[in-house]
Amino acid sequence: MLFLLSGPSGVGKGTVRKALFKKNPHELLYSISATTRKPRRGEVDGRDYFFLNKEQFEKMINDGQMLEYAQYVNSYYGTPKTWIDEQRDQGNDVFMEIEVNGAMQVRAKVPDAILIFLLPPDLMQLRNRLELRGTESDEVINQRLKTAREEILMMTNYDYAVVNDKVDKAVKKVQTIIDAERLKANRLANSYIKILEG
Ligand SMILES: Nc1nc2c(ncn2[C@@H]2O[C@H](COP(=O)(O)OP(=O)(O)O)[C@@H](O)[C@H]2O)c(=O)[nH]1
Ligand SMILES: Nc1ncnc2c1ncn2[C@@H]1O[C@H](COP(=O)(O)OP(=O)(O)O)[C@@H](O)[C@H]1O
Repeated sequence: MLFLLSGPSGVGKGTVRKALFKKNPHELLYSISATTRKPRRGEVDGRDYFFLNKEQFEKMINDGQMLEYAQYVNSYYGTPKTWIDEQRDQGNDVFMEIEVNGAMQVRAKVPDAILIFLLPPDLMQLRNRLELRGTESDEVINQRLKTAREEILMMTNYDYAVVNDKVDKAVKKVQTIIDAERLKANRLANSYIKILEG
């Protein structure tokens, strides 16, 4: 199965994803994205992102190696396709964390993906979180908040929406969605087997 978490910048996608993986370290495989953005302090190539230059990224696009990609505030972000295909072929469940335009490409290309939208309690708190994190300039924060309004309008294309009020609560809700979807998929698979067996 393919689970996808998306939502506006600063809503807490990274925080929720990390907490989810800490709780369930072996359950899901995290899809590491490629980006042309410069690494932030503490970020490691191949763990947080594959940090590429523009030429390398564009070559991957042209070679059809991206499941999806988007330009977001002057950088490219994309999901390498081969790894995802390999994992899904082996029956592993994959978890992606990406922005909204990429999520819509996944929606079109992988119809059975489960899309979860993470919402801020309100836009003021979104600004506060971006300011507190302190990794972006005021100009970039303003750009990201403008993008956030447009992104929230895309929520109707998702399967689930989760408000990130308290991290623990949001993680529990995401976990419940994953558990329920897995149960459903297993039940469907079992019914198919019964039909096939007559
Ligand atoms: N389309 C797409 N977006 C991605 C991918 N990886 C990360 N993003 C998104 O790009 C946006 C910017 O990411 P980043 O610069 O790490 O900032 P942060 O998520 O706000 O910490 C976020 O909304 C990410 O979820 C990807 O592979 N594809
Ligand atoms: N539920 C929450 N309540 C308060 N602050 C939060 C919450 N979730 C995340 N944050 C903080 O908000 C900032 C942005 O979170 P981050 O996970 O980097 O967002 P994103 O990956 O969506 O851009 C970080 O400083 C993080 O610690």
